[in-house]
Amino acid sequence: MSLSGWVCVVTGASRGIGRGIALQLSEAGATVYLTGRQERTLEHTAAEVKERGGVCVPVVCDSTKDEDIEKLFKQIKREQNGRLDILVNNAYAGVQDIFDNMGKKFWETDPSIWDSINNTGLRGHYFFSVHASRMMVAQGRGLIVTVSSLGGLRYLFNVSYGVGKAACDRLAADMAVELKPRGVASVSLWPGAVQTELVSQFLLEKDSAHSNVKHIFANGESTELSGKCIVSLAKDKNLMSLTGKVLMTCDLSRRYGIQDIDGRSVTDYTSLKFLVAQVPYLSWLSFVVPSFLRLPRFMLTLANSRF
Ligand SMILES: NC(=O)c1ccc[n+]([C@@H]2O[C@H](COP(=O)([O-])OP(=O)(O)OC[C@H]3O[C@@H](n4cnc5c(N)ncnc54)[C@H](O)[C@@H]3O)[C@@H](O)[C@H]2O)c1
Repeated sequence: MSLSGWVCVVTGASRGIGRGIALQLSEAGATVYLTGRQERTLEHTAAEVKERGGVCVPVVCDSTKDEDIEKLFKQIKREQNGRLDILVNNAYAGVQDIFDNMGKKFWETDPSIWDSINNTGLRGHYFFSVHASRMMVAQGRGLIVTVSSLGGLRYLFNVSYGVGKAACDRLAADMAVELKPRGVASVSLWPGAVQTELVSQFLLEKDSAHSNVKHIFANGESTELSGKCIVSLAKDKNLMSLTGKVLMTCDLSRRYGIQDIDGRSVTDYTSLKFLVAQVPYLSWLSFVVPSFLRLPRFMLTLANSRF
């Protein structure tokens, strides 16, 4: 119970990665405030937390409603005597629209996709972070994790998606600049391909139109791996040396010796073994390339330089 006594907030905890993170934080002993739009679906997560012996407080809180967010933090302050250790900015409303509009150019897509992707998944994160930071700065410690993805580095799915993810990475980094002197860490977390309920529904079903990425998700991470990474990160004595950075679940799994919940080892998306396996005429090389050879991180930045 490494997080016994800790107080955490996980946004969008009804399903997907948010649910997995909430399960792992509560299993580690933290009291977890679960947010979502519907009481019914939040109660499903809450029931599983309790079944595993954890403690949680489900709160109906729509990330697009400023008054809901304000009310939630008043409640936490009151109930936890001003204590807040971890905020996980995870809520996301864009998955359905991303799949419904896959392959369309941005001018062919209803521009409201911007709002469904970025109101919850970016603006909401900023509002949550403001309120959480007020509590964390007052206590001189805390951790804010903003869930983002590889889409922050290069084009993926659509324009609104990439802009939102790049902004999430920048949000985490710029908040870190102001929070670091106050003892609060802020990082961006990139999960790999994750087998969420929605992804399984859209991709892994038999007649899926997205067969080109199907195999990546078929070997994807469980929804709880990100949570396992956050538990270890929160207890890391060198946490402050990581503030402001983008952290990948595959790197954190290696750093902390984490395996996925079903015992599977975690796919390293930056290993040469994985990368050559994606190129049809080079895939045979993946059998001979050792798995410890990885793309140096500075090459990721160089490959996407816009200067
Ligand atoms: N699934 C993947 O493979 C994958 C990979 C890398 C990064 N990510 C990122 O992880 C994050 C979570 O994605 P997911 O796949 O778990 O999505 P999901 O759609 O499965 O879950 C999103 C959660 O947010 C909640 N939510 C939506 N709108 C809300 C609102 N207005 N207020 C409160 N809660 C709201 C949903 O109810 C749900 O519980 C996203 O930022 C996504 O881009 C996902």
